[in-house]
Amino acid sequence: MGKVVAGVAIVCAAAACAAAAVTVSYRMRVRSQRHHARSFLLEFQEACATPVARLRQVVDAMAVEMHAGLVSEGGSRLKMLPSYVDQLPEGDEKGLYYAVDLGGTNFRALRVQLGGKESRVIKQEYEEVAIPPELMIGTSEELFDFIAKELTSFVAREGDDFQPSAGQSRDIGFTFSFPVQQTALNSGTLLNWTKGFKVVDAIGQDVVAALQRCIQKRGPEMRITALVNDAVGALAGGRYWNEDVMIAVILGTGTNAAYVERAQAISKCGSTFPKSGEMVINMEWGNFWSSHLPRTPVDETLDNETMNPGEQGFEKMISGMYLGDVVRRVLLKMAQEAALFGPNVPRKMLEAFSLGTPDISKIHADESSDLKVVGNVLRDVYGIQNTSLAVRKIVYEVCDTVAERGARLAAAGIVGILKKIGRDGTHSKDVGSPVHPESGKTVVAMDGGLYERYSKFRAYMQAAAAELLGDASKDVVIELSKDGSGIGAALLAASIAKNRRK
Ligand SMILES: Nc1ncnc2c1ncn2[C@@H]1O[C@H](COP(=O)(O)OP(=O)(O)O)[C@@H](O)[C@H]1O
Ligand SMILES: O=P(O)(O)OC[C@H]1O[C@@H](O)[C@H](O)[C@@H](O)[C@@H]1O
Repeated sequence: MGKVVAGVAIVCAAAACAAAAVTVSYRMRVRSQRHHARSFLLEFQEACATPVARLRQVVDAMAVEMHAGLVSEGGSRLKMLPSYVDQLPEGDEKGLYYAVDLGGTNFRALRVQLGGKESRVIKQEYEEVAIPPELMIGTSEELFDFIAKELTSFVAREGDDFQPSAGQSRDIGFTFSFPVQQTALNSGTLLNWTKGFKVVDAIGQDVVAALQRCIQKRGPEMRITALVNDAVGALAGGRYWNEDVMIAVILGTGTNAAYVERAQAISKCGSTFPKSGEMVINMEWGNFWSSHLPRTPVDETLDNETMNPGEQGFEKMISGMYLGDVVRRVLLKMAQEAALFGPNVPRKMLEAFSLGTPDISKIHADESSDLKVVGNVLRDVYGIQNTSLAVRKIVYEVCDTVAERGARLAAAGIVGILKKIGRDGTHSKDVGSPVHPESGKTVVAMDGGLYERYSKFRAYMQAAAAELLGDASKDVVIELSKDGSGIGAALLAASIAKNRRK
């Protein structure tokens, strides 16, 4: 009997040792995997670094590329498209105007009743609908008919608060958030699609004629009198309220910038100068590229898997469509190579764009000690349960790294524009663009859902701009001009009507 007891004891002891050994080896494996995840994170953070010296190189590159894009067609990746807008709204516009705004994610219809310098915007209404994804890859007719249908039903619900002035038609400002070679204030041909769009038969089409045809088919007697990029629209919307607005930047699904340039600086347009001596330029800055940009292998893989590989390199590092996917790709690599979330990789994490920028801004806003929100997002998006605090910290830091890089690069782009127009406080003053004598300020109007809704991105961007501008930052105001691009197109239509009546 004693031998049996002894035997059982030995077996139990052996089992206990084996269990202990398994536990120790599991813990060692998890620790080494976590160490691997953290060392991958450190490597990624180094590759994304944007020290101020590197940002200054980006600033200089932006200013140089702007100049190159103005002097010759194809002189730079920056298309620097003349907008034909040489007269911005002055605040005294009157009447009822409409705008339709096709963005990368949303479509907006807007009407505004303008009362002139004193009463300004008497009333405005707008509706926003998500663009059906199938229309982003359908036909031109389907896309423009969708816009005409939404506009027609919006006009049908106009109500008595809105009245066109006597003898005035309901003019439309058309905001089109894609690269267009303008041929006039109210016409232009689509150069290429960006973001998630690929409506192939629309390339080369005059987008105003295409939409006008669809509107006429549906009846309302309306005409498109202005075609603007949303960055140009945001500039017009900003200037309507503040005459110091010289630059507008969109940080939404995509990104872009527009600014007021001296006409004689646009030498690729020959010697036909507008009487105002100025013209708004649609930079299409999403396509900016410089060897100084901190591009990582993750960015290269992302770019190769988009619908427009090799294009929009700056946009893919800083805008709303892509920030979330950069984070996803880093987390996926950590999951596959360091078992960050355990032995299995969540299948959905393999799907592009399965982690959106709204998700990472939610993670980034988590101030709780146990990073509970981070855990909830991982559970809700990928079904990952019971993550440890250490894992949540790594996820948080990946989001912070990607957002900080994007924000600081956006700031460098803005300071590059300020440098080009001689308003960054350095001695390389551009000969033109006199600062408004009244305030001496330069205002940058910001618009777009990323900038508007991602507070830490905004904070990083403002801080980097101040760091780059130094003392000059006291003369530069970077402020949100909410939905400026939508109303901006209507205001430009109003400005055109006003000048036509002169
Ligand atoms: N809460 C959020 N946090 C961070 N980014 C957001 C948030 N909500 C929306 N976004 C970003 O804003 C983009 C939409 O921008 P918006 O300017 O509203 O529309 P569009 O790009 O169609 O003009 C989305 O694609 C997304 O990337
Ligand atoms: O308003 P969105 O959809 O974010 O668009 C911003 C920019 O997105 C870029 O992809 C387009 O080329 C620009 O024309 C546009 O201004």
